[in-house]
Amino acid sequence: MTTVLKLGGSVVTEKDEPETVDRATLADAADAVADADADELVVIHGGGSFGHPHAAAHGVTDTNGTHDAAGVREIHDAMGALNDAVVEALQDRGVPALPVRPLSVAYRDSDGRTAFPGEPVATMLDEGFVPVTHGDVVVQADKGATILSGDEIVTLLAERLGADRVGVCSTVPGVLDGGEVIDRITDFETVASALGESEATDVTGGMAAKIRALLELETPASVFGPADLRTFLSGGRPGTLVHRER
Ligand SMILES: Nc1ncnc2c1ncn2[C@@H]1O[C@H](COP(=O)(O)OP(=O)(O)OP(=O)(O)O)[C@@H](O)[C@H]1O
Ligand SMILES: C=C(C)CCOP(=O)(O)O
Repeated sequence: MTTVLKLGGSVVTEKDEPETVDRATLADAADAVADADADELVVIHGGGSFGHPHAAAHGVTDTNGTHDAAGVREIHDAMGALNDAVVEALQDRGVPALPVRPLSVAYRDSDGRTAFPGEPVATMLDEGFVPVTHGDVVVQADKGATILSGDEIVTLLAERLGADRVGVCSTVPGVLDGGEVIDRITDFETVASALGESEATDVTGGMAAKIRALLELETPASVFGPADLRTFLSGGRPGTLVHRER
């Protein structure tokens, strides 16, 4: 059983404080992962107050690129610091977590199609490790470097690994419509008017972009809040289930 889990950047960081880890929430999430003792687990985390402010300062988004190497390094280093905190929190609890840094392995063609090799991650899983990767800045043909969101990595790796379960843990208890959690989303158009951007600095499009990405997947994906992480990891389906009708 392979599980792909995204911990939102807004969950593991204080989104309004630059480069600040939300230690309490990260500790709770790491405890939940350690207690779940999942068979094969890939963890992906977002940018929160680490990646997004640096990307915004350099005018880099998932479509706007930069050739400024110092800027690319700044974004990547900030994400490295957050990745370190996540890997450390997991290792401290006995989870055999290892970092996977997208800038070194992923790239985009000039049409924005992303290649993210699955072999390093698959081999880590085979060897009993828990790969921990993250949204990052990656090179793109004709554009220099652009932002690859953790949400897109969720879909790429879930497909590549044939994931059985996909979960996206954000700050909200699910996708909301008028304050109520939507049970199930099967197409974008029906919920488009309810979907907005993130309240915090976010160069990759908030909830709308997340749902678009998850609807591409064969595997149903759950969107839920931190309080439901244990439920998801123990086989439940909290929050909103996103699955395109085929
Ligand atoms: N209909 C909606 N339902 C729920 N959240 C919504 C909705 N529309 C907009 N949002 C916003 O989307 C945010 C979640 O997207 P965001 O990209 O910030 O999450 P994340 O993945 O946790 O963070 P990061 O992108 O840093 O990894 C919510 O906190 C909320 O502000
Ligand atoms: C801003 C950067 C570098 C990462 C974006 O990843 P996301 O928070 O998953 O959208």
